[in-house]
Amino acid sequence: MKRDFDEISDDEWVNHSFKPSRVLKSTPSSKSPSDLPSSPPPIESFAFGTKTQQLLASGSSSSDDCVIITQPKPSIHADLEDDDVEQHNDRPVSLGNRARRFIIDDDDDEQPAAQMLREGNRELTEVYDVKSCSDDDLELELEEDAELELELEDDDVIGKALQKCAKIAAELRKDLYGSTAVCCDRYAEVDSSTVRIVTQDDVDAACMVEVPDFQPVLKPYQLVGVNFLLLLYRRNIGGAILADEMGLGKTIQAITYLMLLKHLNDDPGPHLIVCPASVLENWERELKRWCPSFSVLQYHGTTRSAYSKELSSHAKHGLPPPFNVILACYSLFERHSVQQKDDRKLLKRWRWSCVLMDEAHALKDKNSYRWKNLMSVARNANQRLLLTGTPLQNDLHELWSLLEFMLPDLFATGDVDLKRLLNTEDGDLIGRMKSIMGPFILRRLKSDVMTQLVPKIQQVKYVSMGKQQEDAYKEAIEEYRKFSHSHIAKCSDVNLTTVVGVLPRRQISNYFVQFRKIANHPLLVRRIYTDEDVVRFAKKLHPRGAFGFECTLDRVVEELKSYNDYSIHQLLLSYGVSDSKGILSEKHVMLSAKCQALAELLPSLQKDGHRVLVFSQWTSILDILEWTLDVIGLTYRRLDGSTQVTDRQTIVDEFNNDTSISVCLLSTRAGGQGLNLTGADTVIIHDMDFNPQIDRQAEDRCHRIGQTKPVTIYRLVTKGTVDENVYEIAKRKLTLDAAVLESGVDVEHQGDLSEMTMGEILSSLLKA
Ligand SMILES: Nc1ncnc2c1ncn2[C@@H]1O[C@H](COP(=O)(O)OP(=O)(O)OP(=O)(O)O)[C@@H](O)[C@H]1O
Repeated sequence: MKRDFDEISDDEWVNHSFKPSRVLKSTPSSKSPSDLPSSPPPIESFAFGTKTQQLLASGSSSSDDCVIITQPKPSIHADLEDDDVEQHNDRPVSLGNRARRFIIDDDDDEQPAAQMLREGNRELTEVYDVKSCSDDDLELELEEDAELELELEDDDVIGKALQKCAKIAAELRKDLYGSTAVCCDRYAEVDSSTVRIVTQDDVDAACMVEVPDFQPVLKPYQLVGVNFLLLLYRRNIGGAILADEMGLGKTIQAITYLMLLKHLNDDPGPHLIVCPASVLENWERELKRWCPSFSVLQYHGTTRSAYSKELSSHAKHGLPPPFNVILACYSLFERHSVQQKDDRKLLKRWRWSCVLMDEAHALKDKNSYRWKNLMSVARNANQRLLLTGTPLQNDLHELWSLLEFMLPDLFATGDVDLKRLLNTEDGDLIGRMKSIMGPFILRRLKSDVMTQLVPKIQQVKYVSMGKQQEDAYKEAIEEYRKFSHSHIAKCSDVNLTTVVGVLPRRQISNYFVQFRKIANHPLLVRRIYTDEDVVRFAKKLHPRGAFGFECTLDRVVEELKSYNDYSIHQLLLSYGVSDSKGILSEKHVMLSAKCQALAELLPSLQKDGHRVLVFSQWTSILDILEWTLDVIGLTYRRLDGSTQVTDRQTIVDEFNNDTSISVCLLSTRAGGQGLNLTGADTVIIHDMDFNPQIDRQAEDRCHRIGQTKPVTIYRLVTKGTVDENVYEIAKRKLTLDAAVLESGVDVEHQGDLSEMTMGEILSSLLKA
């Protein structure tokens, strides 16, 4: 039965003062705000602000915030091809028409989106003067022209998506402000709209929480998020991205939304929630807390096969699913084992109401098995809801993969080479992407909505290598320099200043990893143990079956030679091998500048009552860090990819609740996503990732709701090594993210942070 919705009272609005979200901003216009036509406030901001802010929004910022996709000027003599676009004057421009070389009128009064479309393609509209060309020139130009046509066809993919988005955005706006509300000055105009806003009372009624001492109260911006999702649901829009910054409560908003679907729309599911293994337990816990009436089934690990038969027979007999929500991991969609295929077959038997992907940046590659397999299950769902705090990880084509997953009909691009098409240096394109995403993506930043959130202080700690580490680094450079020079010398026709294109990509990557290893810890290469030592150790390890009893001695020697000093040390330790050279000592663990820095920093942090998360990308580094912590004498826990899924939440709870545990060691991949580790107030990124979003995710494990202390982030960078290059690259990528998803950053003025590829970095290192 449908229930009447209550609207939020004016008083309630007045009490909430938020800055509007920054995601829906269009590219900065050269026009002054007063020149801009009055337009409705942004879709998500219908629930924001006081009256003064509302008026301000309508007068100035709102048009910036809104998804405004308007008609081309009449001077754009373009034929529209897409049937989806209404055949009247305010139809959006089709990019494909540029191929017909119509000259575009430059008019300042155009709305930003149309202007963006035009400027982004201006270079494609030049008319060639065929008469003045020689035959050769002509041939060349015709070839270029053909290429141009091809490009335009590709580009049209984006143009078409933009057209369709324009239509949807217009409908959503109509929904929000009523059909007559062209100029919406006040949020009170929502009164005349067809939208009903869900309030905290609805949440109370829907949740029926049973846990004592717990009240499911949504923060006002979370209520806005839930209303945004409900709006898209009611408009039958098959997808949405909730992209709030990490730790703002996307999980809670999504759960409340599902609950409200049942309560208000009589839609009990079934829903499929897919998430990384680390947060499976957390989802189950939050669902139980916020939504006790839901029947939730965790479809993972050993319980999976037990449920599988029962569910299959249920589905075969056409019975309604015996659950509201199934929780599964991404890994279920990654492999091709018989069991996984059966699992996916089973999941395809139901018509899902909502397929929800947590940490949905996992779907950034539309060519991956994961994307395709999950799509085959999610395709027929009423809605695909993506939750991610970092929708843009590297490049725009990755973002497009998310959009295509969300709404495959709208954003399908077939075989078009998106990598080529979506060039991150193209400021106009970034503007267009913002317009495209507008209606479907909601992103709020902590700085916008949580004035009371504790500050996050960023510190880069440059550390200097000691003699042994520096020697190891120099030796490695010298060795690779010789190797690459001899390689380059064999190729007479190449530019001697670069290894790019001369050395195989894999080789370049290996070199780079090797330098990074030494910059992190010199024990990660073999330098202490000589070849003679290795042969001696092999003779002792071989009879003990260290590599299996079938393995020959030669094979053991060969294998050991590829080991680094630390791995050999561990092997000697675990097999109790005594030798004149023997195992390494505590002084060896302090050979790295970063470990030395930690040995100073961690005890002093502990003394001041701070608790620390230390992240590394490599488990071998985590091993060494464990050793370092033993040497320093600090209590710690560790969580990485090899930690049993069932143990992960226990480790998180132990760390959060037991203040005698000073440090939690985490791998950036397994521990960086979704976990709530607010027991810590300090994060140390031991080794940065090229992709800064991975590190950001790690930082936000403790900078989130529930954190009461200021959070400090330390990034360790070893001076004079490739660490510094990685840091520069990461900084540059963050500016792209800010340009697309947030406001206030102009990518065109970030040229000083030039991107260097691994090959270019190595080339500069290898120069004599
Ligand atoms: N309205 C609320 N009331 C109480 N606790 C809340 C509320 N919203 C969020 N929280 C708590 O804040 C923490 C962060 O929320 P959540 O994990 O949903 O954030 P998230 O945006 O999904 O983060 P991430 O992107 O890192 O996964 C959780 O411990 C959650 O229980």
